[in-house]
Parts: sequence; structure tokens; C-alpha cells
Amino acid sequence: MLTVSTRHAIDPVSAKALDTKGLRDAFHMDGLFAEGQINLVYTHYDRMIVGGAVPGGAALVLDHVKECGTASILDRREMGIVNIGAEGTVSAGGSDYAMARGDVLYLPMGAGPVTFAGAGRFYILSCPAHHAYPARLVPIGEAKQVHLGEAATSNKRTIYQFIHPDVMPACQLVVGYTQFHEGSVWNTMPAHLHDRRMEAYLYFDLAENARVFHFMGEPSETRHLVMKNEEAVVSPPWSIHCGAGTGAYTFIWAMAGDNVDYRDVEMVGMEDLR
Ligand SMILES: O=C(O)C(=O)C[C@H](O)C(=O)CO
Ligand SMILES: [Zn+2]
Repeated sequence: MLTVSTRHAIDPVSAKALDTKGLRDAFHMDGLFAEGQINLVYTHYDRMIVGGAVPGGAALVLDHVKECGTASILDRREMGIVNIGAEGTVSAGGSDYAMARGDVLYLPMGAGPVTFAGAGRFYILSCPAHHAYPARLVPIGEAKQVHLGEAATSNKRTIYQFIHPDVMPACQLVVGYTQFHEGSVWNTMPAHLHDRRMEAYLYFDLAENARVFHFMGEPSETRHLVMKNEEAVVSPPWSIHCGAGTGAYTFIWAMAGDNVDYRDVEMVGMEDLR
């Protein structure tokens, strides 16, 4: 079964006035991963689609999505898929890709219907594309690593860049995930902004009772959302996006927009956060 919901783009003036439910309705995404279902959220932030596919006992096929206005979802889009579950297979464009936990798959524009099978829990990201680059399965050993933070500031972490210009070409999709060293809980702190790209975070590997307090908003108007395991949040281009966990977690970040330069960010000074 396929479900698709829509998130419209919210401006910073409107966002200031939202209460907890309003913020969650606008930015928070849950229920993406349900056995036997493909659940997508079509956002109007650079038209990024965020979703999940959990085939369980029977293969699931992702093909026509009315919101995209094309016969098949990848007719004018590219896609990144991250397996956060056990071994599974994704098939597209006449090829089968066996995906272990943590593997990332890039599928280009024109790859056709996408089939999900096996015990995988597949996180899906898709944005408009203008060129068909080669499909590629990227295991963690082929990702580029960036080491950031310190144990003393509880933010020592390794950023793994998969769909990234230093690893492989893509049109506008940039995808990777961030793992923490023991005891570090803060992601993306010091915080940053990137007006030329939206971003979406999926928090996973959380224990049942653990939560991530995710911070968003303009630096002078921050708000928080409390996130459980396998919940996602969309970050508008005007918003910071960072968080602290009450326990261990991993998060997948994905961006789309005007450029693919990961370093094209504006750092936010601690003195500017409110
Ligand atoms: O922990 C971090 O710092 C990140 O992973 C940052 C994200 O990758 C990001 O926000 C990229 O713009
Ligand atoms: Zn960012």
C-alpha cells in the first residue's frame, strides 16, 4: 500500500506563532515505517520527498505518485535509499541491489519503478533531477568521513557522506548519516543555516524510551520538537537544525537545493541563539 501526505512550505513569521501541535503538524514526520507499506511525505521544500518502505513478507513497488505528475516517480527525479533494517534488496533499472544495514543506494532519473524486498527498512529520499547519473550502491566503507566535535563538548561524531560530490555525482541530492562516539549526544552544534538548501533529518537507533530534542527555527526564535526512534523532521532553509539525545542515536541527513556544496553553510554564533 502507498500513502502520500503533503507538507507545505512554512515561512519564519508564521512558524513563530505555532504551538507544539502546530510545529509538529508542519515539520515532524512519524509513521514512515510500517510493514507492508510505502509511506511518503511530499514536501514543498525543494520538492523533497521523504519516506519509508518496509516490505516484510511481500515485495513493494514504488511507481506512480500522483503528486509528482509523471507516470513513474523517477521520470523527472533522482532517489537516495538508506537501509536502516536487516538485509534487503532494491531493484530498479534492470538491476538488483542487495543492501545491508547502513548501505546507501543512489538511483538516477529514468530508473523506472523501484521494488523493495526482504527484511530491509528502507528510508527514501527523492528530489527533482535534470540529468541521469549512474546508479550506485555505496557501502559505509566507500563513504567519505568527516570527524567533528569533542568528547568534552558532548558532540564528538563522525559524518559519513554517501551521496556527495566527493563520492559520486548527483543532480541536487546530498545524503549521509552521522554516528556519535560513546557519550556524545549533540548533533550539528555549533548550529548552522544554509539558505540555498533545505534539509531533512531521520533519527534512528534510539532505545524505546530515548528521545532527541531537535531544535529548529531562526537563530533568534528557536523551538524544539521531541523525536522518537525512526521519526523525521524537515528543516526549512531559514531554520537551524540540531539536537541532543537522552541516549545514543544515529541520524540520516539529506539536502536538496541550489548547490551540492556541503560546506556552503553560515555558522550561527552561540551569542545569536535565543
Ligand atoms: O552532526 C552534524 O554536524 C551533521 O551531521 C550536520 C548535517 O550533516 C548537516 O546539517 C549538513 O548541512
Ligand atoms: Zn545543515
